[in-house]
Amino acid sequence: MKKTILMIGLGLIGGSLAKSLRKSEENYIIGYDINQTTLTFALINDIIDEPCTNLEETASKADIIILGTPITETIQFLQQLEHISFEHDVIVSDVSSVKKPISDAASSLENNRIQFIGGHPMAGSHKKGITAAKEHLFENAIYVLSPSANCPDEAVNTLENLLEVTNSHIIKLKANDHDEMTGVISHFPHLIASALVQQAKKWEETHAFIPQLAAGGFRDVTRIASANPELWQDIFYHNKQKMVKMIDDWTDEMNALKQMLQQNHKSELTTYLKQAKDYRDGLGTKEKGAIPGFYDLYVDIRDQTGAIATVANLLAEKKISITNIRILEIREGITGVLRLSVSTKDEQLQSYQILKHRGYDLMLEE
Ligand SMILES: NC(=O)C1=CN([C@@H]2O[C@H](COP(=O)(O)OP(=O)(O)OC[C@H]3O[C@@H](n4cnc5c(N)ncnc54)[C@H](O)[C@@H]3O)[C@@H](O)[C@H]2O)C=CC1
Ligand SMILES: O=C(O)C(=O)Cc1ccc(O)cc1
Repeated sequence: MKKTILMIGLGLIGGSLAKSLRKSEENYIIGYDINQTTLTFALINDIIDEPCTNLEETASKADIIILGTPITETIQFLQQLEHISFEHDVIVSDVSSVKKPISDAASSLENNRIQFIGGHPMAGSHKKGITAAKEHLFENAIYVLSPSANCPDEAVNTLENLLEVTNSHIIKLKANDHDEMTGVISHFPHLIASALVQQAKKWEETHAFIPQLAAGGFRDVTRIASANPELWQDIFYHNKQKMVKMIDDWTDEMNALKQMLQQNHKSELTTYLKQAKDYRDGLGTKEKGAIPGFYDLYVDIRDQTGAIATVANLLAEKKISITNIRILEIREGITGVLRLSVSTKDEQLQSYQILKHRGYDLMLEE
């Protein structure tokens, strides 16, 4: 029998999840969004089976409800669900980047039809809205589930089975642990990236060439600062205690670095940098990461015209698809480097051999 899934919020994440879940014949997706244009887009593009016109009525009949809304709205929806007379038990999940406030809101619910399992698919993009939604967004990504204390195992199994079609890797974490870890590896780095960009902007007032000089390193480390500001404000707000603690830790870290510099502790600084490098390089065991696996190759190219197409075609002929491509530091007529990402170690080695055989100078990231 088909499962009726009510997807509330059909933006980048809700829309991507709806697209992915719709691949299974067993799912019937009813979509709801405050934005009528989004809802129409979802219907016209076959992202949902049906738009929801009466939220309470549809929710009361649904087998699974997934909240794909911003965190603040997700908490409000949970409170709203409390008052619905459900016809049978219903699994309720969400996709919010912060889990503790959601888990707190869910555990204060007294409607015993609700089986709450917090969710966080850890993949995204700098874009927002349904037009940026992708069916394969969660492929190979970590998908965190955080079941509430009284949630039956059977409900967790049902949700896990439902999510199989996303090809993500499910891990279970307690809400607070999730927020601490994502605080360290996702939320806080975002705050720092935005602060670095703000610093460059201030310096530009007195140093006009800053934008031209902002090359590879600065762009790599600040890429995430180009993401959706409303989303990130919401994330910081709901994880603010942990953010404040991390800002304090960071201030201590910066002060320690400042002292090393002021007191010319060169070897101490080298050790510090080496430890950071070793830890960063160790993160290279991609299977462990929350970010989908990628394996890089660096190819020297002499002339931009046609060079990228030639390299891409050579790999395409062997059915190797490039998941990411970036030109590092190329200027007209000057040697540059093409960074190609593929998604498996095998493809990386195969690409290396194909291009080496064609005489390209290249290096592969271990
Ligand atoms: N953007 C990202 O990279 C990731 C975001 N998330 C989480 O996903 C959730 C949604 O984020 P995005 O999809 O990026 O945002 P989005 O802005 O692309 O989508 C949000 C959707 O919710 C709808 N919405 C807002 N208020 C509503 C309401 N009261 N009733 C019904 N619909 C409403 C909007 O119209 C929009 O379609 C957030 O909780 C976020 O923390 C999780 C993983 C990655
Ligand atoms: O682009 C990146 O590196 C991201 O950090 C994407 C992302 C954004 C928000 C999340 O809750 C999970 C993943």
